[in-house]
Amino acid sequence: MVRVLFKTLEHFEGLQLPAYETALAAGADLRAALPTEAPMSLAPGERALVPTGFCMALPAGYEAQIRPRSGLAYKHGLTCLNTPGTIDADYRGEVKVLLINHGQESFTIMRGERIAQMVIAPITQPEFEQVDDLDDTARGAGGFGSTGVN
Ligand SMILES: O=c1ccn([C@H]2C[C@H](O)[C@@H](COP(=O)(O)OP(=O)(O)OP(=O)(O)O)O2)c(=O)[nH]1
Repeated sequence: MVRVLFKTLEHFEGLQLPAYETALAAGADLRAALPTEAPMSLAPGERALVPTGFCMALPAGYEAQIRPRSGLAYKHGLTCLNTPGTIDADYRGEVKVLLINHGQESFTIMRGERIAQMVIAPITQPEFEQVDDLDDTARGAGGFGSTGVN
């Protein structure tokens, strides 16, 4: 069992830790730890770092990916600018969500609103080695639509 540790901050008070909404969900929803009296309004094209109110410790060999919620993206054009955001296993600062409003109207984020989702995934840190030649393959240098676009 992979264990992720959370340390909550003062402004997290009363909010829910990241949670999986269904039994097999890949992402645990993250909530905005904004002051109740100061919701955050994002104008079209505007971006902001939204606090989650917690810090975390992932086990070595894991990362957390911060991804948009498709419902917010579809209905309001609200997405993560740096998707997927990367949380390193050695990061101990507050986890923040970089949101951008790609919609045509302002969007207001309220305290406790589910703004993004977090996927915990294994990573590898391979050994990098420089060589003079790489092996031949059928694809070779073909890319960017070399097999056709339909
Ligand atoms: O959406 C994000 C992305 C990153 N981070 C935090 C955790 C991560 O471990 C740290 C650094 O992120 P990243 O490596 O993407 O940032 P960088 O621009 O390369 O900066 P740094 O020089 O701090 O690594 O910032 C977040 O809280 N939310």
